[in-house]
Amino acid sequence: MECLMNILHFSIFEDLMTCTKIFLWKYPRAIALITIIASIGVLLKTRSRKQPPGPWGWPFIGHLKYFKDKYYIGLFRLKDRYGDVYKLRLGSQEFIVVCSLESILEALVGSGKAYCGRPDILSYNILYKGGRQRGVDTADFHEMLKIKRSFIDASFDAYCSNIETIEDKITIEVLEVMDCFLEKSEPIDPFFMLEASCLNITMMLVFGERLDPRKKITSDLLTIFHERSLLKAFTPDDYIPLLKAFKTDDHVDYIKAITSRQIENQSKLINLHKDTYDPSKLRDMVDHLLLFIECGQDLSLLNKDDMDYLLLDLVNYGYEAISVLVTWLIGYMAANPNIQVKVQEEIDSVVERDRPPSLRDHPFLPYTTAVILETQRMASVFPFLIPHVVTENRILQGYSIKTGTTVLFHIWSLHHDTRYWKNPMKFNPNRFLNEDKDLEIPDYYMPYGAGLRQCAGESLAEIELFLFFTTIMQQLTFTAEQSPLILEPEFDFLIRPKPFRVSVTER
Ligand code: HEM
Repeated sequence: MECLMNILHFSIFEDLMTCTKIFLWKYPRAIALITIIASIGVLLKTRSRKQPPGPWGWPFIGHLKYFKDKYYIGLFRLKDRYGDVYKLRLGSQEFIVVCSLESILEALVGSGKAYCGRPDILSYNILYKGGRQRGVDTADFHEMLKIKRSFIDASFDAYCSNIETIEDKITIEVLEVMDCFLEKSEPIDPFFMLEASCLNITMMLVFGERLDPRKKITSDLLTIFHERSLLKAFTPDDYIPLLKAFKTDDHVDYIKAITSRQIENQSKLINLHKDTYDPSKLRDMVDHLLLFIECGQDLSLLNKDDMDYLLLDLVNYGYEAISVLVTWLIGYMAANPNIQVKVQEEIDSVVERDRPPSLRDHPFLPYTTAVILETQRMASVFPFLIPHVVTENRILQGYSIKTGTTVLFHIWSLHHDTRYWKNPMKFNPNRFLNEDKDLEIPDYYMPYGAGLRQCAGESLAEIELFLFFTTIMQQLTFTAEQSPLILEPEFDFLIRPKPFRVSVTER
């Protein structure tokens, strides 16, 4: 039987082979055509299966039309059509936009270093003499950046664990800014006073120096940092050669000139530190840095330019988002008087009126903390993480992502997604409290990012926001100049509230 089957099989197989040979010999062109069509079909099928979806883009400019004004909203809406991971293009640069918790965690936490690069763009490179690798947020995740980040972590840990020192430095500034608020008899726009005050906190932490907020030196410094941040903001100009041509050399020269002026000023402060430095009494981050270099094996890696830019970046990062967030907090309190009263009542029940709030009060102020968290969620001052670049081919949520792709992690989308939040556009601090009125912070709350490039100043930021908000709320009440106060966002490199005015009264 088996033998018969073999014979049958063999003869069928032989017939088939003969037919194929005749066909191939008689119709070579038809065969070539069928092969090409089949290959294209297979190729298209694999591509469409593996590539993230996305809208059709124009040649040369790609999806430029989606990057206008508050483009985080437009990109948020595209998610409904194309899903949580979708593809866009600017010039020849491919981007993916990543929106859901699962996809963000898969990339940032599950894939180690693969998503940790930064774009190699002109704007980043002109900010640092010697190129973008000299910066912190603009550098790839190489040895040098790891050293810088471990310095920042060690030094912030030392600072933040010494509660009295950090509280003193922050509270002095908050009391001063409250005096400035009260000096005015008319309604105020709080932002500029807060900006100068937050700059002073960071200057104190980094250099041990505070500036007079009323003097020109403060406004000059704020201009330098603001201009540098604007250049770091994501802009299509960096990716489309046609638009790059419009970038004037004058502006580049201006940025370089103001940066080197600040580096010169910093150098004077660093030299003063070197003369008076005592490793047993560390006064600020410059002292920490001198000790770090003295103790470590990494002396040859950190040269003078790296130190200069590290300190410059730290001051720059340290004040901007905080001052914008405290402005949002004041705005939300003036817009929601009932919530303001609840915060004040909670603070009064925990903190005696003759002392300012302390970090030790934090566990007993869950509602007040929930207000800070809700403000960070609603405002999402960083609507996207700083653009990441993929450094190894990867699969993300089943899509293949090529090395060199730029990734926009859409934090605003995560914070306003109805899958995670009920009525996401409503200001409701209770969403961070459980039935027992204890704080509960879900995984899909991520204002500082996640993984290896997560914000280096998160612990400091939390401390500053808490002390600023509780001290102000203990002493002052904010009332909207016009009721109801509608807070409108505007977006440059951060989402900030459009200027608004509030009356300030002492409690
Ligand atoms: C509430 C205030 C703050 C918020 C919401 C915030 C948020 C962020 C976010 C979203 C990133 C990008 C993370 C990524 O690309 O994956 C970042 C990066 C960074 N932040 Fe913050 N930040 C705040 C305050 C601070 C402070 C006070 C400092 C330090 C003085 C700081 C230092 C940094 C640095 C150095 C980076 C770059 C990290 C890197 O590229 O490796 N931030 N921050």
